[in-house]
Amino acid sequence: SRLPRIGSKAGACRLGRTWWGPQRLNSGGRCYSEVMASTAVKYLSQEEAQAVDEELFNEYEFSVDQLMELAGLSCATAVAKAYPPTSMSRSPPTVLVICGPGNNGGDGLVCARHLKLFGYQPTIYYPKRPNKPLFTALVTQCQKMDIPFLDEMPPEPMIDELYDLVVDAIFGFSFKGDVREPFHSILSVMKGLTVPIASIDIPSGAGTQKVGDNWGPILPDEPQLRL
Ligand SMILES: NC(=O)C1=CN([C@@H]2O[C@H](COP(=O)(O)OP(=O)(O)OC[C@H]3O[C@@H](n4cnc5c(N)ncnc54)[C@H](OP(=O)(O)O)[C@@H]3O)[C@@H](O)[C@H]2O)[C@@H](O)CC1
Repeated sequence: SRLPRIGSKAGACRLGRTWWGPQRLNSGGRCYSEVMASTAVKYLSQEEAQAVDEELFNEYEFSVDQLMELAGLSCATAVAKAYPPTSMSRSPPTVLVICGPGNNGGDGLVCARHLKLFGYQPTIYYPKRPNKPLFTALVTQCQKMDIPFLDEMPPEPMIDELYDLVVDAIFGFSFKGDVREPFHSILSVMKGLTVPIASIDIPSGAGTQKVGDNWGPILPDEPQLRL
């Protein structure tokens, strides 16, 4: 069930002159959703994505919680559009959400919560949890919604058998260097999966400086959905 690639950053529209601006997207000043409707999709580099973040924090005074909630909700919405529950073999469809140690992992926790509300059955694997109130609260919220947390990464055949979809929320734009454990082993397992993988922001392990043409070192060559 290979779908066409979808590249998006939380489905947002242009907020100001420099946010998703015409020079970056060559969009002629159109809203991002209009750009998405055309074939010309441009990916942001690591530096561009970080600059957008800075601008949202400093100029627009968003908080991390706000942005993370929007990011996670947008990702769940995109998953529901690309893989509607009615199109999946199981009911409810099962989703394994694999979360990393940073904000990308936080997006994954929020995404899992909304996927459950959208009629999916998410399960979370969250091996390295930051001891910060933001993340402990997100874990609590998932637990209160009866979303199970796995103690260990299931082997590849088990994931293919038990889950309809995997959400990759391991690394975002702060990934750098060689992948360290436990994530190296996790990404190695993911590389062999046949179920679709929806990556939040970028496929984890991909070189962020070469976004768009360097997706393949860890994950399958053609991740089906990028958010
Ligand atoms: N900014 C915001 O507030 C918002 C951002 N948003 C989202 O957050 C994402 C950016 O988040 P982020 O900056 O926390 O970084 P992220 O990519 O999740 O990972 C950092 C962690 O990875 C680790 N790590 C790095 N390299 C590694 C390696 N080679 N091997 C192993 N570990 C490695 C690193 O560990 P450390 O180097 O610190 O030991 C650190 O723990 C962004 O892409 C978007 O999805 C939304 O939530 C909206 C609000």
